[in-house]
Amino acid sequence: MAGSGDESNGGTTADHEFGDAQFVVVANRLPVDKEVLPDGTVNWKRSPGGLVTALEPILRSQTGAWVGWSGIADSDDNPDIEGIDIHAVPLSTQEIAEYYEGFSNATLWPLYHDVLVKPEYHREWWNTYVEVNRRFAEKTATAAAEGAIVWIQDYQLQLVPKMLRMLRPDLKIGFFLHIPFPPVELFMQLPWRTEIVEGLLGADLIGFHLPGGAQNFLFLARRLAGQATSKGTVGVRSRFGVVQVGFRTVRVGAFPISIDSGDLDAKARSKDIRKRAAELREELGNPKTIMLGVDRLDYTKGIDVRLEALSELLAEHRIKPEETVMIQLATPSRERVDSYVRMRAGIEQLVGNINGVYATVGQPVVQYLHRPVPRDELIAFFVAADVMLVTPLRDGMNLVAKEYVACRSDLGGALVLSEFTGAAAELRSAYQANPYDLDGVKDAIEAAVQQSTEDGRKRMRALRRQVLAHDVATWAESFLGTLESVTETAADPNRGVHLVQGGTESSDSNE
Ligand SMILES: Nc1ncnc2c1ncn2[C@@H]1O[C@H](COP(=O)(O)OP(=O)(O)O)[C@@H](O)[C@H]1O
Ligand SMILES: O=P(O)(O)OC[C@H]1O[C@H](O[C@H]2O[C@H](CO)[C@@H](O)[C@H](O)[C@H]2O)[C@H](O)[C@@H](O)[C@@H]1O
Repeated sequence: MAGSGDESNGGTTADHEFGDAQFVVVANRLPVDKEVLPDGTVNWKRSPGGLVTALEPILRSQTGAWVGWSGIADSDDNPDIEGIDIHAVPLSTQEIAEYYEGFSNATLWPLYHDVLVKPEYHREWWNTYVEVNRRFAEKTATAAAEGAIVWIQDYQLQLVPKMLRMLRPDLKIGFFLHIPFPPVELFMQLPWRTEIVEGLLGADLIGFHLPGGAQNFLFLARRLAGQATSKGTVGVRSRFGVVQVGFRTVRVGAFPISIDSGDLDAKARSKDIRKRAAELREELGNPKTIMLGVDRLDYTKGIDVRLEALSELLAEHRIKPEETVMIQLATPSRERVDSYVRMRAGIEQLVGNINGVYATVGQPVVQYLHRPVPRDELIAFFVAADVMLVTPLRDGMNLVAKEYVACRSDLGGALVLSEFTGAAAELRSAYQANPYDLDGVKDAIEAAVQQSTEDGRKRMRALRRQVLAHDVATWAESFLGTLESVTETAADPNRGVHLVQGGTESSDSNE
């Protein structure tokens, strides 16, 4: 372990105490969520979402510290997790309401996801966001050893890079955004847009899933922060953008995240999982086609899109109810945010409507589980599913699509994938569709259901080549390798890069 206690104290500078962790991940969530059971005992369970899925194996292999929140109010317990030194940041009930549910998930989340619901702008939420970001920066400053590498994650913590740099200029700071970085026209709505851009520019390296997000950011760094930037196109894990901030050079790049595909592949091949997958099919009444959706219950995920498509396909007799079962696994998410409450009601109504019309006694067409399922059970579902439905209206990456592919060493199954996921840029052999074009989604689902074995195997082979070759270790290595190289070229960081001067809103255009 990098550090043994919460406030470990490996050294000091003039103003600050150092910790002893050489590598620190800073994320809103810890990898485990605290749960207090009715009898008062404490249980730590895996946190929801793809960020934790991706980062946990990396931190275990690197041995470092993780700074984050436990998921409940007023808890500063540091759970004992092998290979990870936990530094909990406690949040009060009001901070959870204003920083997490409010500014993070009712302002930034909808703004960055195409304004699928109207973002709310409240000054109190912003003030609490600033305050909580400061707390994360301070906690990180006490955990990190001198010269440590600190990797800050996601939209909840966009001010931390600058705050941390002011506290600890000795650190090498990376930031990765797990959700889309929005088009400039949308970002400009944000009353605190300049503060956010300047907060991010505290990092040495800023990573996005896709080149488009990196380019949006470079434009804003010029326009809002007035910095000189490179203007050429950003590549995937290559051709990084550059922002010159005084004497510092900030790099900007695209690093598509992935999964531990080798581990998932091995687990999905195991006898126990294969047996469980066969049992699941049996328990579902041996249908010809099992369709599967696996998501956090979020309005970005397009769960309504796939249910509406299924409903119309059934009504048009293009899919037979007696031959089809659709399973929708939905992890509860952000349950106190209004838009999530409304969306849940809408989805449950759609499930009820489909079953009301097409189910027979003991044989529902849609089976909906509003809870997380254990990891091994989830893998068995992936192995059993003939058609995987991934239909977000917008999604930073979507790890579920990659997990499904990693689980199909049998080359069976078919992936229906929204064009508006980050994963669509890599998983070109999926049945891709525009989620706003319901007829297109229906055609993609029908094609996936009816695919020939030969075509299916060809597609799945191509998908697997991509997912197995680019796993989460590749992602972390490419990001951290680039971050580490930043000072190696410090003497002449912009060699060969033509910088465009930053300026006012009228002096530039977003071409
Ligand atoms: N119902 C569920 N039960 C168990 N795990 C789930 C469930 N829904 C989603 N997950 C897991 O959560 C992660 C979701 O990651 P991702 O698709 O990137 O979306 P997000 O991070 O937005 O939730 C995946 O690892 C997926 O397997
Ligand atoms: O922490 P929560 O509020 O419960 O939400 C869970 C996580 O959701 C988001 O995940 C994103 O990261 C994935 C991995 O990069 C990516 O595949 C997906 O497209 C994103 O939506 C969020 O970004 C995380 O911060 C949350 O922890």
